[in-house]
Amino acid sequence: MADTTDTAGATDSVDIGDRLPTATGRRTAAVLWEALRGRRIILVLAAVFAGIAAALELIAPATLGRVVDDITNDAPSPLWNYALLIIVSIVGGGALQILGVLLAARSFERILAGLRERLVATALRLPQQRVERSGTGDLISRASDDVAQVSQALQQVVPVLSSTIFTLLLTIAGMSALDWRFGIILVVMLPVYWMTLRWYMRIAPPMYAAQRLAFGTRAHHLLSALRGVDTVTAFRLSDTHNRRIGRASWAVAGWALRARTVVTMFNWRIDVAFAVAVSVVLVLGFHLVGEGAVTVGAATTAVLFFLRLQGPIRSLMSVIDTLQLATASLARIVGVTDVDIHDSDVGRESARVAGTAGDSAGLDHVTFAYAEGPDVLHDVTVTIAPGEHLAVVGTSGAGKTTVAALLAGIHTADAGTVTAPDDTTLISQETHIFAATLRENLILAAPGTSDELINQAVAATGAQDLLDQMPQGLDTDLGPRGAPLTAAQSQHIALIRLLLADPALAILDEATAEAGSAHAHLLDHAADAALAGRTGMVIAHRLSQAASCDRILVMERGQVIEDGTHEELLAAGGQYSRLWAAQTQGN
Ligand SMILES: Nc1ncnc2c1ncn2[C@@H]1O[C@H](COP(=O)(O)OP(=O)(O)OP(=O)(O)O)[C@@H](O)[C@H]1O
Repeated sequence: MADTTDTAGATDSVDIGDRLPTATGRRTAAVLWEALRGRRIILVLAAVFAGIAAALELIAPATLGRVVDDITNDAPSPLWNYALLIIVSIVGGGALQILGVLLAARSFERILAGLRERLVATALRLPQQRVERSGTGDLISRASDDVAQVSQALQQVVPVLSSTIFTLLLTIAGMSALDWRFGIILVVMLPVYWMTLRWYMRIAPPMYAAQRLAFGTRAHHLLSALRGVDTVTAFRLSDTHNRRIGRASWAVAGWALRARTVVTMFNWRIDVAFAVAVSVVLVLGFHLVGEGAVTVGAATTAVLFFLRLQGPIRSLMSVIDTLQLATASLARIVGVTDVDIHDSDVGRESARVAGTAGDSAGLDHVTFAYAEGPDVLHDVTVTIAPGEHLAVVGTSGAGKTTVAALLAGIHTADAGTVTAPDDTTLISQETHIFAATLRENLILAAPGTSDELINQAVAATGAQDLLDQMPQGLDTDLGPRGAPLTAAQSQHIALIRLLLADPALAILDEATAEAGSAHAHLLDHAADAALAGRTGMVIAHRLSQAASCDRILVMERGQVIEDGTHEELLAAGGQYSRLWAAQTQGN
């Protein structure tokens, strides 16, 4: 179908600034063709059913023409036979059409489900800063609005397209059989429709692409306002956000209005062309009957044949309209599924190496900045030996969380090399509890784990009390509508999850920050159990936690300023020893 956004010449996608890319028309068509593999025969069958249905629908006007001839000739008319023929043709045509639609819908829904899965999989693997730069709303709009648009189009396209094409061809043949001059009218009319269609296809695609872009922008502004509603209220930013959402909504409305205008003009052109053509058929029919070239019944059939075209031509138009929207949507979906995860931050000179459990993990001369901000890590080198437990301490904003996120693959370094096993797991302070049972929440990363192993992990992390407090044990529903959890309990669940996931490298970013509460030693104990026997990095706020690790890094303003064991750093008399003195005196 039309090439909606092919402005990039030979490349496969168009990257508009920081937005996620949109695939070119050629690439979109190639992906769709590939996705049709294995389902093409079913779709051909759906088209054949639609074709037969179109042929059956021509029986009624042809029969009515014969009735007219019988009446004008005063001949006996087998009316019951005619009626039966018309009923059978209409019922049969309808049944075949439904069958075609069902066959096509089944195939297309599967194709679409596959595309949606690929979209979500790519989105989940994208570095976080890439998604943040392009706007979360844009991504959500692609996964919801665009998928819905394509779904709607796919279900209608094959049946309508094939039935219209067959109806057109069969009508041309039928009218020519009545008299070749009737056929000529149709053949002459086709270029008029084609030109109208060309006009529409030139104007509509960029308009629909812009409309979808406006949807994405509006979703982005809405989401960021809703997500940050506390901050928006606290800083009285509602007016600013309302204005921004208002502007985005007006942009959507503006594009919708333009789209309506173009569709109305398109309809008008089609209607005028049709009215002119019907008049020509009537005049020609009158003339041919006068000449004795055709019977009154044949002329009637010709007019009925022609009138029957209005429906299919309208359907074709509506399909093309939906198809234009869907092509723009599909190009946006393929734009995301085509994103090369490892190449998604073009211009960065960094590398990520997938180490194994036996290799050292870490950062080698890594520099990193968030979005357009200044560098927050400057030439940082961190090495974690296999099996070693490394603590990272430092003042707020020193870059500890950033180091953890780079190691975990959440962000991509701007320069330098990050080495980490593929199964690196990061636990941050914000543990997400899914709307599922406690069991499902615990075995998230290790599906199929037996209750016996879960109970062992619960015992090892000292979480028996937590389990005992759950009304239905492991079957207790959690999440927004389930049993409420304290922050410490959520942290505890995260640590059991980690133990069950059994990663080669575990990173705890303030995972026991809740330990200021009554659960202090419990969470410390759970963290020790979760890290036992594996390589670990702990971002520690309490130095007692750091002291129990094999080695400690001290960070300050994006750099590592001290590196050594607890004893070595105390003896060195630097920043760590001052922090230690301050904390131990405070206790
Ligand atoms: N998402 C972000 N976007 C922009 N800047 C950020 C982002 N996250 C952190 N920063 C900035 O990067 C710098 C390092 O932050 P980071 O969170 O890594 O420090 P930290 O040592 O973990 O601090 P804390 O102990 O307070 O968590 C800070 O200046 C912070 O403001």
